[in-house]
Amino acid sequence: ALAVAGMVGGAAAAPVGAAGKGEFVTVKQTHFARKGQTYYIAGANFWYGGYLGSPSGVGQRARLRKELDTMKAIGINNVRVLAVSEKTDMTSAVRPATTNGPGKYDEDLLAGLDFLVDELGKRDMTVVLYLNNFWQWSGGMTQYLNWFEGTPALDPNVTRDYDGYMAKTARFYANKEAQKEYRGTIKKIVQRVNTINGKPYRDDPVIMSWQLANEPRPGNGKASDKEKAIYTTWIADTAQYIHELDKNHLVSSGSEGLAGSAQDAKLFMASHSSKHIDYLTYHLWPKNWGWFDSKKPVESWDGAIARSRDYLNSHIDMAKTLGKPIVLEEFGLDRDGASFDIKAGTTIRDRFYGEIFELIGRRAAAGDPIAGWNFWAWGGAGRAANADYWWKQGNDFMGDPPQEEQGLYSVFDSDASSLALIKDHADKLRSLQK
Ligand SMILES: O=C1NC[C@H](CO)[C@@H](O)[C@@H]1O
Repeated sequence: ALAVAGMVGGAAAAPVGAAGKGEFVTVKQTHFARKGQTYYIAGANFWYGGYLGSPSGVGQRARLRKELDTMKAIGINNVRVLAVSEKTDMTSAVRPATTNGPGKYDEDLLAGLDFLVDELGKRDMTVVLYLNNFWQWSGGMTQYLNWFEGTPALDPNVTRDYDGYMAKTARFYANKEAQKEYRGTIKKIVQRVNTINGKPYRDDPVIMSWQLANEPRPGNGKASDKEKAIYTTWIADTAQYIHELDKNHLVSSGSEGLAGSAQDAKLFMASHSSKHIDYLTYHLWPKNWGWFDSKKPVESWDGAIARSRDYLNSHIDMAKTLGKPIVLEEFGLDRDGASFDIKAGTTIRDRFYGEIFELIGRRAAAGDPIAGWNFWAWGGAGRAANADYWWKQGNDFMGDPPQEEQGLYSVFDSDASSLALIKDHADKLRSLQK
């Protein structure tokens, strides 16, 4: 109707508020395309971007504008952001939360997302929004089970039982009531109208893609065939559901790759072959996965970088086989001496970032199905508030969510060598766009 109403002298005007189709990020064979060019992501993880955009409480809109300006200035063109959190009793989760119980939403935090999306649009940046979390730091899937199974949401930082946490959290996928509520939340966000600029999210090309969750896993490392089958079906069905709600945007899973697929390449390929999954994602965590010992950097570096290169190359090769673009949407390493102190050096982390950027840049230049990277994570002007580096409600937000020490993996605005490295490689990726 809008299109017809826009007819002026026979020339159809685009409906008010709707972007030209070419502005959306799309997939052309094995690359992203945007505005008639190949589009590479030189991105940052910025999980708390919506929180900073809130009009009250935790909102810090002036800081948000400054963070986006700083990122833009070093060539960052995309941010990966948590779209929704769930209120939970788990200690190491962010507070406040977007949903305070099934169907109960904090409109101020949702308005924060609106503000972020609008500010990104002013800077020609794009955003990946993830709609759930396999981990506890935003409530996530295990909080849904607390609501609908009635089981306690047990914080693995407290129980130290990560295997038990992962096996239990994966019950989310087959829990019908949890899936109904999750789809209700997806619908609410995907069909939201931005309260700042009046644009329906579905019509806003600032959003690059909807992501099922942060790091969804089929269970723990011993996931059964049944759990793997449930996981594979959940990815395809949920991705299809999102596409039914929104014809314009891409959909991805948020998977870590093999590390998030019980090290089962067949599972990673099968769970991402669905036509409803538009591009692949993988994450690289040498310290978390025990490849790198930051207290023994010299002894562990060679093994860690060799395994990292292998992880990168094998996932790019799997993307070739699947014929889909792939984004390394998380990678990180801690500061020198395994310190959380912002005054500690970043020599080793810079070397690691450089190795990642070089391999990805080289293979992207060779035409491999690479769509870019997002480092984990933007700390910017955030500063740790407590001597023990743990986050408490009211403290600054930074790249490290509440379940990790504040300063572990964050890249701060004072980390000049890291910012210079990021800028250099963002520029190199952009030079490939044609
Ligand atoms: O998604 C994630 N991947 C790794 C990050 C650093 O450990 C972690 O903070 C986050 O849960």
